Amino acid sequence: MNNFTTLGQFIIEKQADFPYAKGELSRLLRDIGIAAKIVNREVNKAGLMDILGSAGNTNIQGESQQKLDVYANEQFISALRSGGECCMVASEENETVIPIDSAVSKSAKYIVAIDPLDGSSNIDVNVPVGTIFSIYRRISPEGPALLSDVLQKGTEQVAAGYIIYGSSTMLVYTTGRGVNGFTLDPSIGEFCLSHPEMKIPENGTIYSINEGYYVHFPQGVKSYIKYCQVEDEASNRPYTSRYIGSMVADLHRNLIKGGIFIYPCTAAAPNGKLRLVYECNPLSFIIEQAGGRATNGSTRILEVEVNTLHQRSPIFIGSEQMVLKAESFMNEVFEPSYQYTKSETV
Ligand SMILES: O=P(O)(O)OC[C@H]1O[C@](O)(COP(=O)(O)O)[C@@H](O)[C@@H]1O
Ligand SMILES: [Mg+2]
Ligand SMILES: [Mg+2]
Repeated sequence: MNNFTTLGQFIIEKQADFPYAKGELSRLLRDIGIAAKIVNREVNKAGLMDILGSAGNTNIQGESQQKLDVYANEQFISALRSGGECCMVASEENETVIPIDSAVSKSAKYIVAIDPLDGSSNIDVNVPVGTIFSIYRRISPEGPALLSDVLQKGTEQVAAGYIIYGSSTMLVYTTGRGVNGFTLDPSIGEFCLSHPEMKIPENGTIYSINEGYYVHFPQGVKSYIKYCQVEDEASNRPYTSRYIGSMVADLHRNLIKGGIFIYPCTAAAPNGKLRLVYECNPLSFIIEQAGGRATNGSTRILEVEVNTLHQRSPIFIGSEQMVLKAESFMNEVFEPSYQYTKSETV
């Protein structure tokens, strides 16, 4: 007998925390859970389905869209459309926002921003991928929702979460009262509470960054990487380098084990690569709710002004002490020909 608390039961239980709740957010989270199960079913047998490889077109990011990007996008949008609690979707895969004005969602008050498939470069090679979602309450009065309803600061999120399609499939989310993780039990087709009240360790020994771009990184990032690699028993260095290349998977590991994930700006990408609205903001809300820290090297990600739908941002996210340390390097003034030396322990 499975005596786990299912996601549905947990959401209903937690609804009591919100005295004025009418169940709309609960139903919206339920709809996201349903789409996640459908996408999980395809991911799990992707090799057998005609769902690997490129979809043959380029998305607004200038990236080649994968078939699974398109499939996941369609599944989440249709679940949100038929669920009736969402009035607008913003997706990584769509250039503009998608108003949901079906009859059922006329009075819907929630906006969902989504990265339907995160880690697209890993789809074909059976490495964990994910889905990231962020939920806002609309701010515009009645009638069709507006772009401004999506361009709210990360601090205005009412909920955020991710699904990781890995050796097991998990859904991790927050509504601003801590972070809880649910594992999908395929035998009953339910997400079950497996990781209650997740907390990220205050410090860690894992750093996660694509060092292949090292020469293009700002001096502060280069120096922090060198700092991580220096022998220093007292501070458990050298740290371990881990980089999966799926942001959801790299963050999930660090959330559990402690660590820092960095995707900085580079000369070619002065705002970095990752998108503020549907990658950085939702994952920063989760990490902060788990006791961690998330900045763009100086400013809290959740406080960053959102001006455009696909706006990018550098991100330093993870265990608080590690992010603070990385920031101290970012804010240090370096001589042009600066060389990091072993004795310079900070
Ligand atoms: O290959 P790079 O430049 O290291 O980028 C990897 C990063 O890009 C992403 O794949 C971007 O997300 P999408 O796959 O959703 O476009 C992140 O998941 C990952 O952290
Ligand atoms: Mg992504
Ligand atoms: Mg994506």
